[in-house]
Amino acid sequence: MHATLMFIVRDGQVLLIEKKRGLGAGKINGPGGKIDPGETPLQAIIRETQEELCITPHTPRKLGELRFAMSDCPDILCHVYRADDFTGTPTETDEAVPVWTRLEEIPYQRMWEDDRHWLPLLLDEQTFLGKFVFEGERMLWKEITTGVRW
Ligand SMILES: COc1nc(N)nc2c1ncn2[C@H]1C[C@H](O)[C@@H](COP(=O)(O)OP(=O)(O)OP(=O)(O)O)O1
Repeated sequence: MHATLMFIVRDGQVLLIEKKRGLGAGKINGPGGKIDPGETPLQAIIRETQEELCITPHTPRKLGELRFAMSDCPDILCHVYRADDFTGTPTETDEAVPVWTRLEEIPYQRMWEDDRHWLPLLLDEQTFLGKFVFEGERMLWKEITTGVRW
């Protein structure tokens, strides 16, 4: 499965979501989701951010790629984007509650276990490739490479 994630960083805060349904429901994450057939990752992350938060990110930049081997669902290749501005007002939808979070207060304890290993890189504007093995929601193995060209 190919998927996307978006992190909008503005005024010392990052716009996260509380995910209401689907994989990772109840967790804090960035907006994102599966790439539809015929879509590019960039088209998909713009659509997912519009659908989940009713906003349009400006000039998303791909900073990372995450490869997940999961015990209970197909492998995921996730394209991770950062944007520094957006149009619209972040609004709760059927899929997500917007959660503006100060950069020093990211709630890693409410996020997937991998996030603490690569989100600081994205916030620092570094590029990265992360590979992870999960058994259920428990991370068993990780490998992170930085300075990747996308
Ligand atoms: C396993 O670790 C993960 N960490 C993080 N940070 N994010 C993850 C992990 N595994 C999956 N994700 C992300 C990737 C996608 O953004 C979502 C899953 O997408 P979902 O299945 O909810 O896709 P939608 O297209 O939104 O689903 P609908 O069919 O409900 O529209 O989680």
